[in-house]
Amino acid sequence: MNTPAVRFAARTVRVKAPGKINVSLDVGPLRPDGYHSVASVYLAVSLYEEVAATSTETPGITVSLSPGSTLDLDAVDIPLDASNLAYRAAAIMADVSEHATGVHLEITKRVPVAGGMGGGSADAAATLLACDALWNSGLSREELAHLAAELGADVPFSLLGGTAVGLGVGDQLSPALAKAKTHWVLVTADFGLPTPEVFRTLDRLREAEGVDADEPTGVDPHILAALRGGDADALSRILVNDLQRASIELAPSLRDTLGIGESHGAIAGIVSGSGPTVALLADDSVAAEALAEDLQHQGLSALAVHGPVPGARIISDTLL
Ligand SMILES: C[C@](O)(CO)[C@H](O)COP(=O)(O)OP(=O)(O)OC[C@H]1O[C@@H](n2ccc(N)nc2=O)[C@H](O)[C@@H]1O
Ligand SMILES: Nc1ncnc2c1ncn2[C@@H]1O[C@H](COP(=O)(O)OP(=O)(O)OP(=O)(O)O)[C@@H](O)[C@H]1O
Repeated sequence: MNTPAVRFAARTVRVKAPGKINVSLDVGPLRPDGYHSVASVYLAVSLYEEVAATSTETPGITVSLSPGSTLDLDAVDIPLDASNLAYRAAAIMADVSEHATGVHLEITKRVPVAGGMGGGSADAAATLLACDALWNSGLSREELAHLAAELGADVPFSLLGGTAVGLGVGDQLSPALAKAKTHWVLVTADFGLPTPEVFRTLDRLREAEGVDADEPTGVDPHILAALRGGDADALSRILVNDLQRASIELAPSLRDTLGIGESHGAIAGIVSGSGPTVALLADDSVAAEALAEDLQHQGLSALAVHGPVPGARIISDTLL
């Protein structure tokens, strides 16, 4: 007697994960493994990537970019093969999941590519969570964070979200429990800066100056106090990013962007991570919206956001 074939039931798990800015970033010396030890305060902001992971009957991993992306997909260079960070995240989840199937990942890109905001890292974090749900892997948040750290220094933070202190290469995270909102305007560039080149440029600048960087030990407690109180004014005096001068060395126009931001009412400005996105701090949400509009009139690409926001979260889980 023939047993009836069991029909494959496809399922889609959709996850969103935030981009980040580094409110402070202290960079230590180059380590033998090619990384730098850092001490950073991460802030997850309200600009999200989305990954829809759909189980497929055919084994393997495929990746596409959603036409709903707000980035101009023709202007960016995102690999869709095994080097895509979302692909890599699905591959390591498949390795640890007993019930892994084939999977298609559709990524909605909103965070600027190679922009210093951890966009690819957000895709990886979202994919880890989506595949964990899709394949009932049952991993704990700690186990997911461990896999995240294998994918990149910024991936664990996109899973965690909120406000956190990052040590090690940025992957050893302590939540800072700073819930008050701060308001920012992101000025995005029409070019990217490769993160390794920005770190290398900082090393070169330091070497030329004969400066030996100190091993970072922690972050300025005043930054955490300002974030806890949502005190934009106090925060404006202590934003710091050691990579900023390296980003400006590679892209001198960033100095102008920071200047234009401040002359249009930002209370401070900083290059985000390795850049070239510039994060301008505003007094409140109204000031941030007004600043973004002003800068758009100046021909800049500007967007008002706030932080902290939660880390990667499932937004839907549908049987097709
Ligand atoms: C600049 C930051 O975004 C600040 O949060 C991160 O430090 C970078 O994090 P990421 O892009 O996730 O970095 P990864 O993909 O892990 O590393 C890319 C490359 O950046 C350099 N890198 C990254 C992180 C770090 N702490 N030191 C480094 O020197 C290394 O050359 C590394 O090979
Ligand atoms: N899912 C992805 N999205 C974007 N870029 C990706 C992705 N996977 C791999 N890449 C490659 O990684 C490079 C950097 O991507 P990403 O947008 O994450 O940079 P970033 O935001 O500057 O990272 P970070 O702030 O973590 O240093 C891109 O130029 C691209 O070639």
